[in-house]
Parts: sequence; structure tokens; C-alpha cells
Amino acid sequence: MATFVRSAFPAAFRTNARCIASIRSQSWGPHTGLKKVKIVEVGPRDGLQNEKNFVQTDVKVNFINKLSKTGLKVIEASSFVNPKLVPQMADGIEVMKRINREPGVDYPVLVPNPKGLQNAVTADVKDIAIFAAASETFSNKNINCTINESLRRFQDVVDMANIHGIAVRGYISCVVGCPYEGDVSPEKVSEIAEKLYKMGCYEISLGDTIGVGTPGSFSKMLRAVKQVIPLERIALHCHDTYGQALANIYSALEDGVRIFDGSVAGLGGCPFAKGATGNVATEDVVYMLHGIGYETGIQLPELIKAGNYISQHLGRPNGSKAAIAMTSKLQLDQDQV
Ligand SMILES: CC(C)(COP(=O)([O-])OP(=O)([O-])OC[C@H]1O[C@@H](n2cnc3c(N)ncnc32)[C@H](O)[C@@H]1OP(=O)([O-])[O-])[C@@H](O)C(=O)NCCC(=O)NCCSC(=O)C[C@@](C)(O)CC(=O)[O-]
Repeated sequence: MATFVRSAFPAAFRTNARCIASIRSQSWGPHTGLKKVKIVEVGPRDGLQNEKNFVQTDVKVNFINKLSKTGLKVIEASSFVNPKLVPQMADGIEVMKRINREPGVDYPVLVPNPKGLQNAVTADVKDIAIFAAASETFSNKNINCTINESLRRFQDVVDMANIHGIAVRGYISCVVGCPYEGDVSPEKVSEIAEKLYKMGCYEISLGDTIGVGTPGSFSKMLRAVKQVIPLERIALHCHDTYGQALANIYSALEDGVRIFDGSVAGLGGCPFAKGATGNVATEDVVYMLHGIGYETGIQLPELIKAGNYISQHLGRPNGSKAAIAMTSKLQLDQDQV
């Protein structure tokens, strides 16, 4: 298992003054000797952004409030993007103003540009995520600019975020495959990961946007990324289009990754990646991790209740196999939620 050697990285990487991430300083790497995993719940943002029918703000707020009671420490709550392109997230400021923010829980929102950052400041957001891609075509379709142009914009966003004491997470989409360009090279991913990390992102989430990855392609990609950023700053963001997400997460665990994104009930999809299905269901990830002996701090029955709540509102069955099995086993009747 590869372990990050701090001295291999320039001092500027370790003590980047622009990185507000001292408040995110908890270390998740295997070097800690602890079997701890951090879960980043993206259901309220990635899970809902592609829903055709508008989910009422009240429902979004209740959903996030329920997630806040599960032991999750990070809940990605919304995105501050062009509402004409992603109308489902148009109420992001309202959502952020109305949720009960639990102490010790972070509620990041996606921010693509300075305008989104201004909205984040208005909504008293403390944590944002910028989102780049490892494929030029996807970058253009998703955020209407080249990869290089997006990195320039993100630098402005990070600089503004630093002024306001807002921490910044970084995403990279299409880390193993692109819906338009096919295979993506590990070197391209590591190049962008390094730039986002140098910019001051406290964590880099590697997104398999269309869920095509396997443990084989993930392992090659991770090997490249681990050369340029500390292992404990790497997160994985798996979609389950090809049913590979849990296998990919298990394999990444073996490679030392300890931060995983998930979306309760397996909700999700990207409006700019046709055919991509939902994220890996957080309930399934937590069930697997607890089974192996990892601590997540999450109470699985409460998480299942939150997933059942939103599934009920969307009018479809919960997409998590663990949730379906445990709902009937624990008699978590949806009427109770
Ligand atoms: C990036 C932009 C904004 C560029 O959009 P643009 O068209 O290049 O920007 P613009 O500056 O020309 O503005 C166009 C209009 O958008 C407005 N606008 C501009 N910015 C904002 C903003 N922040 N908030 C609110 N409004 C905004 C702006 O005011 C203007 O309004 P108009 O004059 O037409 O009325 C646009 O392309 C966009 O919003 N794209 C949506 C991207 C998105 O949300 N994608 C889905 C999330 S990414 C994802 O799901 C992948 C991930 C993270 O989960 C990981 C993975 O799985 O791979």
C-alpha cells in the first residue's frame, strides 16, 4: 500500500497560506493507523440536480436536516450555478439560509465562478467546491469553457474564497472516462489534480462521472494522482452506471483512499453527461465499510430514513440495496419517517 511521504512535496504544497483547510485538518490517510473513513454526502446536490420535477425547497431543507442527524460530517447542500441550466438548484441560497446547520457538520455548495462565490457569501456558506474536468469536451459542455480557462476562473474563486475565510474542495470529472471522448489518461487527471491542490483545495474528489471505471482503471489513475498530491487529500466520487462503484471503492480502500462521496438512495446524475446514472448509494458504502470494520461515525438506520424520505418524495423506490433490505428487516416503515 502506497503511503504519502510528506517530505516528497514542496513546502508550498503543505503550508499553502491560501488554503483555509486548517479547519479541515483531520487526517484520513491510512498512515493514521485508524480504520476511519470520511463520507461526503452529495445527495442534496448531485442527487437532486438532474431531477426533472422541481423538488420543493421545504423538502430539500427537511432532507438536509434529516441527513444532519445521521452522523455525517459533510453534506453537499446545493450548487450556485446558472439556474437556467440547472433549474433544480435555483433555490440554493434559500436552502442554505433555511437548513439547521449542525455544529461540526460542513455544508459545501458547488461554485463555478465569482458570481457563484458572491452568492455563497450572501448565503453565509463556509465551504465550497469548484469543479474541473479531465476532458476538454466535458469541460465545455458542463461549464462552457476550456480546462485552462476553468482553472483561471477557479483561481479567482479561490482567491475570493480566501478573503472570506471559505474553504475550497476541488472536483475533477471524467477521471477514467468521458461521455464524449472515451478513455481519459491518468496523466491528464494528475496534472489537473496537482493544479487544483496547488491552488489551495483542501481535498480533491476524483469523479467517475459516467461510472465506467473498474478497479483496473481506477488503480492506474490513482497511482498517477498519488504522485502529486497527498493520499489523505484524495476522495473518490463514483457513479454506479456499470455496477462497479462498490468494487472501485473497495479497491481504492486497498490503495489507501479514505474519503468517499455517496448519495443516499443512489440518487443522481449529471445533466451534462447523458446516460450516466446515480451516484453510489451512501447506505451501501456505509454498510460495506462497517462490515469490513471501518468507522464512519454514521448511524446507518438514520441514513436509511433520510434516503427513504427523499425517495418517497420523488415517488420511486430507494435505490440502495442495503436500505431496501434493512428497511424491511428493521421495519423502518416509511410512515415513521
Ligand atoms: C459555469 C457556468 C455558470 C458558466 O456559464 P456561462 O454561460 O459561460 O456564463 P455567463 O457568465 O455568460 O452567464 C450566463 C448567464 O448565467 C448567469 N450565471 C453565471 N454564473 C452564475 C452563477 N454562478 N449563479 C447564477 N447565475 C449565474 C449569468 O448571470 C447569465 O445570466 P443571464 O444574463 O443569461 O440572465 C454555466 O455553464 C453553469 O452554470 N453550468 C452548470 C454546471 C453544473 O452545474 N453542472 C453540474 C454539476 S458538475 C457535476 O455534476 C460533476 C460532479 C461535480 O458531480 C463530479 C462528477 O460526477 O464528475
